[in-house]
Amino acid sequence: MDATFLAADPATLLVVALALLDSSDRVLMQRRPENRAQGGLWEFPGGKVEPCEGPAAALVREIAEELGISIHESDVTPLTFAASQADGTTRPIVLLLYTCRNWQGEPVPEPGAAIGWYETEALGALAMPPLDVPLAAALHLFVKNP
Ligand SMILES: Nc1nc2c([nH]c(=O)n2[C@H]2C[C@H](O)[C@@H](COP(=O)(O)OP(=O)(O)OP(=O)(O)O)O2)c(=O)[nH]1
Repeated sequence: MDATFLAADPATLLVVALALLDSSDRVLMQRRPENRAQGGLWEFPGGKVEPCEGPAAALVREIAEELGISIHESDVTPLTFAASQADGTTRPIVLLLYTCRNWQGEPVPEPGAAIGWYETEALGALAMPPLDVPLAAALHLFVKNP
């Protein structure tokens, strides 16, 4: 793999993701479009934090872009994080997971994506990116032992 981009920007990639929980403690999961990296895998909606942007602000922006709903920074709570190992070829990722129970609007997936509400005990059966496996386990513990 061409890793010259790492020399230009060696920083860790910061990604924020949201566990949107309904009143039954089901969580909204999103399936990535097939034509993107990690296509077809189920993930927490979210995305990359942009330069000079705070994580909670990035989450509000990404959730509006991806699901067409509004959330407020004051309603998101950090839950846990996961980090990939540096391998010298791809930029390491730190993935911050937040929870939120309040939103305005009806979630609609982006073209090519899909969404679904899942009991947290069912998350283990979904095909997910590797970093999401420990996040899903932590979320399940959280909703069962708040
Ligand atoms: N949103 C999200 N990204 C995740 C999760 N797990 C995981 O490994 N990732 C990775 C996939 C991508 O490498 C990166 C997020 O990239 P993205 O493509 O979703 O971000 P973005 O919306 O800002 O994308 P872009 O089109 O602006 O490039 O984090 C997850 O649960 N949610």
